[in-house]
Amino acid sequence: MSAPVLEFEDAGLSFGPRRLWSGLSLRVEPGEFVAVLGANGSGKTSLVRAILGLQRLSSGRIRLVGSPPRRGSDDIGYVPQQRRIDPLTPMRARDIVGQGLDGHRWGLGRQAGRAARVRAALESVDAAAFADLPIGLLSGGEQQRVRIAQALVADPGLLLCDEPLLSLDLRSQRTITALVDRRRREKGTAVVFVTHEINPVLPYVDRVLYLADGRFRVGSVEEVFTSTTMSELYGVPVEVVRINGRILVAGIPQADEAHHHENGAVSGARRG
Ligand SMILES: Nc1ncnc2c1ncn2[C@@H]1O[C@H](COP(=O)(O)OP(=O)(O)OP(=O)(O)O)[C@@H](O)[C@H]1O
Repeated sequence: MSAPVLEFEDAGLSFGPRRLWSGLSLRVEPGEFVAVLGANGSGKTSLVRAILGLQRLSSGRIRLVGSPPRRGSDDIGYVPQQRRIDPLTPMRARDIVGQGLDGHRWGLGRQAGRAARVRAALESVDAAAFADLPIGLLSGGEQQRVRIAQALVADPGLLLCDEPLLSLDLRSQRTITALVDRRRREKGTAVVFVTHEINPVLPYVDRVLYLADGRFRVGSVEEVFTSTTMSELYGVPVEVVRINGRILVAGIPQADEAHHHENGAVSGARRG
C-alpha cells in the first residue's frame, strides 16, 4: 500500500469542556476524495485549521506526507471558503494563480517557468480564456476555478477545500466538483473537501467523515448516510432517504431550513 498523504492518529480537539472530536483515526491515500460534513459548529473548519498547522490538537497527531503539519507547507493546496472578490481588485486571474507559487520551491525559478506553470494550472481548471481578465470581473464560479488553480499550481499532494461550493449555482457546483475529480484521477492528488451538502459531491466521494455533537463516523456514503447511523450520531431519530439519486436527510435537531438547504436537499443543520 502507498504511504498516506494525510493521516490522523487517535486525534482529538477540544476547546475547554467542549469536545469537537476525539479518537479520530483516518488515512487519506493519494487520489482519494474524502468529504467532511457536519452541522454548523461541529468542528469542520477547526479540522481544516489543524491540517494547515494553524490549530494544535488536544490529543493524538496528524501526519502530512509523514511529517507534522506546518504553516505554508508545499504539500497542501488550500481553497478557502468562497467569497466574492471586489470588482475593483486590479489583479488578473493569472496574478492570483501566481501567488500560489510565492514562497514555494517553484516561486524562485525563471520567469518563463513560472508563467508556464501558471498557464498549465489555469488550463487544468478550464480557465485559460480569462487569464488576463481582472479577477473581480469574473463570475463567482469562475473566481472559484481560479482559486483552485492557485491551490494546485505548486502541485501539492493534498487539495484541501473549505466549503468551495458556497453561494455557487448548481451548474458552477457541478463544474467545480468535476474539475476536482479530474485532478485527483489524473495526478493522484488527494482531496479533503468540506461541504455541508453531500449531493454535489455524491458521484465522486470515496469516503465521508461526518462530525456531529462530539462524535464522528467515517465510511462510504452508503455506510454513513443511513437512518441508523445518522440517528446514532445525533442521538435522535433522523431519517435518510434517496430520491432520484439524491440524498435527503430529515430530522437533524435544530435544522435551519432556510440556511443550508439549497437545491431542495435537506442535509445540513444549524445548532443554536
Ligand atoms: N480557538 C477557539 N477557541 C474556542 N472555541 C473555538 C475556537 N475555534 C473554534 N471554536 C469553537 O469550536 C466549534 C467548532 O467550530 P468550527 O468553526 O470548527 O465549526 P464548523 O463545523 O466549521 O462550523 P460552520 O459550519 O458553522 O463553519 C464552534 O463552537 C466554535 O465556536
